[in-house]
Amino acid sequence: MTLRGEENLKKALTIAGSDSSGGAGIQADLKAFSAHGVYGMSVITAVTAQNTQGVFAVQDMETAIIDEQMKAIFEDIEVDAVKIGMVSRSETIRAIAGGLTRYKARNIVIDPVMISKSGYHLLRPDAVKALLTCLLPLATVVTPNLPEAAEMTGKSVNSLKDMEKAAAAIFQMGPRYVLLKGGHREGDATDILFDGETCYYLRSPRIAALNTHGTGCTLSAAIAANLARGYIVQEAVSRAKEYITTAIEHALSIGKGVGPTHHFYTLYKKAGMLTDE
Ligand SMILES: Nc1ncnc2c1ncn2[C@@H]1O[C@H](COP(=O)(O)OP(=O)(O)O)[C@@H](O)[C@H]1O
Ligand SMILES: Cc1ncc(COP(=O)(O)OP(=O)(O)O)c(N)n1
Repeated sequence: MTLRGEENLKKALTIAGSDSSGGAGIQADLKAFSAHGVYGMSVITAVTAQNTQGVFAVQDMETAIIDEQMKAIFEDIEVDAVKIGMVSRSETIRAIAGGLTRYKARNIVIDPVMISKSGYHLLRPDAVKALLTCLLPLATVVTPNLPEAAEMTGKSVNSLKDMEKAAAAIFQMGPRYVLLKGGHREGDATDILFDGETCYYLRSPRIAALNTHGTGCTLSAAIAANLARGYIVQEAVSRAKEYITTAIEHALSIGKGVGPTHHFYTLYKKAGMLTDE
């Protein structure tokens, strides 16, 4: 990776929840930004108590402090891309949408986080409508997984054909691109990128990995980092897909449950920092 001078430093913002175990949420996003050489900033929407075994408690942030965090960043610093993750409830969604519009945010990647792998509702069921109507139209790219796509479209999504249809239905909700992730399918981990005309297939073999905590967060943050660096959407997504595949391949056995992905494998390898080299 070429190191850029400070004058060219790109800056990305994550608006998401905190994961105390560092595998998903804000913490994963900031690691992904750093691994891409992008300066990371955060607006925290909620604090979760979670680890590799599950989510145990959630404290939502008041909308006033969400507004203040956005104001503090956008009124001072140029933001090259924004990633949005856990938004939890309707009030939070409306505050974020208001801020993004007010500050004319660009390169917005929305990961419509709904239910954690461990089964916890990170988005209240009564907030789905606000997510679809207030946030989706602002998205450059929206990145649902299969259960999220099913919730958004009201139809089950299993086959690649289902994925194409769901991507087209979600596209109608206003984002410029839909990246439908196939991590929850059996067989290859194929994702579909739809731009309103063409479906691009992003294929990778399924890795027999136990440690996949934070895969969706990592992928969406990597897309935002690549957009901040100036890549067009197709290139940003395809580079992010390579990044998440490596991060899953070398995921970390931390904790007693589902461990996190490895953000820095390629960097550590290049620096000769891996002990098994
Ligand atoms: N076992 C796996 N092997 C390879 N890629 C995977 C695997 N699991 C998930 N992925 C990829 O990780 C990314 C995140 O997908 P997914 O797990 O579906 O998201 P989420 O974390 O939101 O549920 C996608 O690019 C998906 O294809
Ligand atoms: C704070 C927080 N945000 C998002 C998630 C969900 O992350 P995801 O990448 O979908 O990973 P899993 O929960 O599926 O492991 C989260 N857990 N916490």
